[in-house]
Amino acid sequence: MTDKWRIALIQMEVRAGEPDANFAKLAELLERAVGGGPKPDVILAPEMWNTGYALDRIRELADEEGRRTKAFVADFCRRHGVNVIAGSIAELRPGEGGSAVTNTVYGFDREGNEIAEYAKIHLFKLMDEHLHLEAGEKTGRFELEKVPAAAMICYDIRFPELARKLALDGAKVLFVPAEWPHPRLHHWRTLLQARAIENQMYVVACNRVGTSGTTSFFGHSMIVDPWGEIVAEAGEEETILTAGIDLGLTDEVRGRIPVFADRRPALYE
Ligand SMILES: O=C(O)CCC(=O)C(=O)O
Repeated sequence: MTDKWRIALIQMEVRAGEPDANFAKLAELLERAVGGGPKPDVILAPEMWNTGYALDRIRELADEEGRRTKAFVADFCRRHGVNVIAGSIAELRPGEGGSAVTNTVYGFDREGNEIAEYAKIHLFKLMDEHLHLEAGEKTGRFELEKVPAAAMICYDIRFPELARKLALDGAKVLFVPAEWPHPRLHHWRTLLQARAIENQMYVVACNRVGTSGTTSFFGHSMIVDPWGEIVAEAGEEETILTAGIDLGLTDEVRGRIPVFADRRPALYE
């Protein structure tokens, strides 16, 4: 198991309803992330980067079974030998009762193998997600280079019980793609730090920037360590935020304050 990773967060502007432009933008930023300087081990993109929140046209815009996204990301991973947690996309999924659109994260390893798939389980009513999207039914635990990891998407971070479940299932690093808007920067920062502190794990969170209708997105992608310290935080501009993480810190912090051993689940679960 590698114990040090260099992480790159693609804090990009997303154009609502323009998948071709968004694919081109992500392709450009991914190439930039691996060009010059030390190559990242893991790259994370934001939420719904293919379509943005063009929800009234989401069925026609969504990526059918994620085929375009998967081919694009797998090819990038293979060419550059990096792992990519591909943010999330609007995915058109076939189902028993007909097709539905989900807000789905895929993860790919350095060889381009798909290693993770998670569809957002808490839909955000304030942005009408529940009217246009179908919620996922499974949590997002996966292994990345033998490191137990997990994904949650945006609004999911308001549910500490989900993060705790993932940590109890072993996760040491939590990846969070988001489209989190103004005026809730203090919620974003506090919740990410809280999830890191209470679960003694890394929280790696990538938010978008730019505007969509009257909503503006503040970026502030960040990496929070298992002690709750912000290792790196972006501003409000389009950028690639990079930082190194030391996975050994998770065990060290868990050893220092034995929260998991001290739990009394019989009293509150
Ligand atoms: O919970 C929030 O304040 C923002 C959530 C959100 O924008 C989303 O889940 O897309």
